[in-house]
Amino acid sequence: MIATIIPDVRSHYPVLLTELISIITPQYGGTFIDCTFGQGGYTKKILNFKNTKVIALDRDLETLQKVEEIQNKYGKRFLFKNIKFSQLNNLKLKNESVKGVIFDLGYSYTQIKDPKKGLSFESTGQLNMKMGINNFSANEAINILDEKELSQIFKFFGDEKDSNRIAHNIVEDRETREITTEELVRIIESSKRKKKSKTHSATKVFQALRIFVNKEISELIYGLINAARVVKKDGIIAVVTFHSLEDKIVKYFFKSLSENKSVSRYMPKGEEKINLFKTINKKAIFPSEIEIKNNPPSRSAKLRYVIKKEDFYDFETDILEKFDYLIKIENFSKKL
Ligand SMILES: C[S@@+](CC[C@H](N)C(=O)[O-])C[C@H]1O[C@@H](n2cnc3c(N)ncnc32)[C@H](O)[C@@H]1O
Repeated sequence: MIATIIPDVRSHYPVLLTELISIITPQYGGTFIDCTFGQGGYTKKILNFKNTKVIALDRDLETLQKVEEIQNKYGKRFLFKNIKFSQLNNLKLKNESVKGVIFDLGYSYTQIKDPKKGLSFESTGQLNMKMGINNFSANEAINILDEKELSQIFKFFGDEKDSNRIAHNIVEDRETREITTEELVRIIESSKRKKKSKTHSATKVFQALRIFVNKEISELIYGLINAARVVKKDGIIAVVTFHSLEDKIVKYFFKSLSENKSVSRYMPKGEEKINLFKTINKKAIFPSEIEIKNNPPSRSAKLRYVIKKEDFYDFETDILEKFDYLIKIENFSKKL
């Protein structure tokens, strides 16, 4: 998930930028929605082409410095909204012909390095992990949820093999002390059966907690549904993912609404079954060897895209039912 980090230059590195631009073709102009503005890497590249406009979204208000910079340079061709991309359909887009909706999921270099956010297992102090516009923090999740709930979060959102042991030890430890970031890392390290691994032993649990705190599953699902609603016929939806859970959701959504797929359930109301999307690349697009060499964490990035081939905005999808087991886990937060 940290694929947008380039450690040696200490700045944000937009992943798969060349590939994304060649797919959305801003050289022919048009309006684009950048659902994950971040440090503005994608937005700036699009705005460098004449006759383009970008509506950018980000849940994190700390992106405002970059927003201002871009606003000063591009004026009315750039509009920013501090909203979550699941709310995409609330943008007033009546007069816009949206040519592309893009997502670069996860967090930016700036966010992971921000000690206040506590997204990294190298952080210290109280647990947080809020990316912006949140109802609760990782501190509440870790200190309030029960053992079974914590275990399911680690298992399903982090693919953590030792989820039960870690959850058990957290619940035991929190009776006598507050679980801070350092304490959580210590508990994970002492709970792991396999001590040696290429990645840090806390990676999976931290990923799981971040997904839970930021409700990243429902964000992605509603983001995709609403992207398909706002993009015009012949427009493109492109998504860069960084872990298998995100990719699974994107892949299913695109595939289930594309041509020649038995799982397709797209149906304009009251009419015969018809497919909403056309897929050009059946397989995901990966960063080049050069990009991975320049920015090693980008190796986990995958880009998928579809072209909307119909002028329909009211369609049916079973994606919510398909991933209901994950939404149920997200809903543990109702008691926080
Ligand atoms: C990987 S960064 C994007 C980097 C950007 N493409 C660039 O080139 O600078 C992801 C950004 O998406 C934002 N984000 C993540 N989930 C979001 C959501 N559900 N709604 C809005 N913004 C979100 C994060 O706050 C972060 O700034």
